[in-house]
Amino acid sequence: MLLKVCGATSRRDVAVLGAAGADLIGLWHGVPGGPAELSAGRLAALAQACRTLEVTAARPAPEPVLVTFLPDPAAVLDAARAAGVRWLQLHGYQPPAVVAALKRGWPEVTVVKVLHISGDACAERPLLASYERAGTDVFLFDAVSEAGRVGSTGVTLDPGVVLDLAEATTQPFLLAGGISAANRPRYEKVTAHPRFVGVDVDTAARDAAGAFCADRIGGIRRQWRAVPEVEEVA
Ligand SMILES: O=C(O)c1ccccc1NCC(=O)[C@H](O)[C@H](O)COP(=O)(O)O
Repeated sequence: MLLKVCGATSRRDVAVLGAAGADLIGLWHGVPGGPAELSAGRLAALAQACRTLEVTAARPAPEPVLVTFLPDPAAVLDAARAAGVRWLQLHGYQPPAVVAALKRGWPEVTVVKVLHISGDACAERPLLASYERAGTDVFLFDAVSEAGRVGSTGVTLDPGVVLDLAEATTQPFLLAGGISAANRPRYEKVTAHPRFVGVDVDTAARDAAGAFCADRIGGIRRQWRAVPEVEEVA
């Protein structure tokens, strides 16, 4: 199970997230007005900080993920290549053609396409097969707030809606939307899905002041990585 934590803006953030057990660290570039937006130079510096972080022998250094709203595949690839980032998370409403152009331009990248879910409706539902044909490697199911806000909403998804969407796709998926240590039991069936690969967190990874909190992240990691108890059959 992968743990992705989103929105690092400093070397300290990267160090806290790495030590707390994040496998993937989200770095924003091309999120206009976003509080965690990074210039191309900062993106490259923090991506390097992820890769060179000293973690335990049992765990590889966290993988940086470029999280972006950019609609221009050439701009995404330029930023990713310059920073040496091989995971690209398309968090906006970029169409399947953008995924296809990214895979054509750099076939080795892992493209994560966010699917925006509001209530029981997924905005990209009519395009799922197109996104898969275009080369999407992983879907990320995330909540849109009632006001239409996208990203870090802290709003949770209905597990039934998640499972229904999982069945409408064939690729691995990450779950986001208000994920915390406490709500893991609610998603028992989701975690048992054969294509569930992990969770993506922002709000619950932070303390009251908005700083990343190692204890909270460690708690999320422990709860979501735990293997559920299996009832013994007599
Ligand atoms: O974090 C944001 O505000 C954000 C803004 C624009 C694009 C993406 C953004 N976040 C991306 C993430 O991957 C978050 O981790 C994900 O939305 C889950 O957030 P939360 O519900 O707060 O755990």
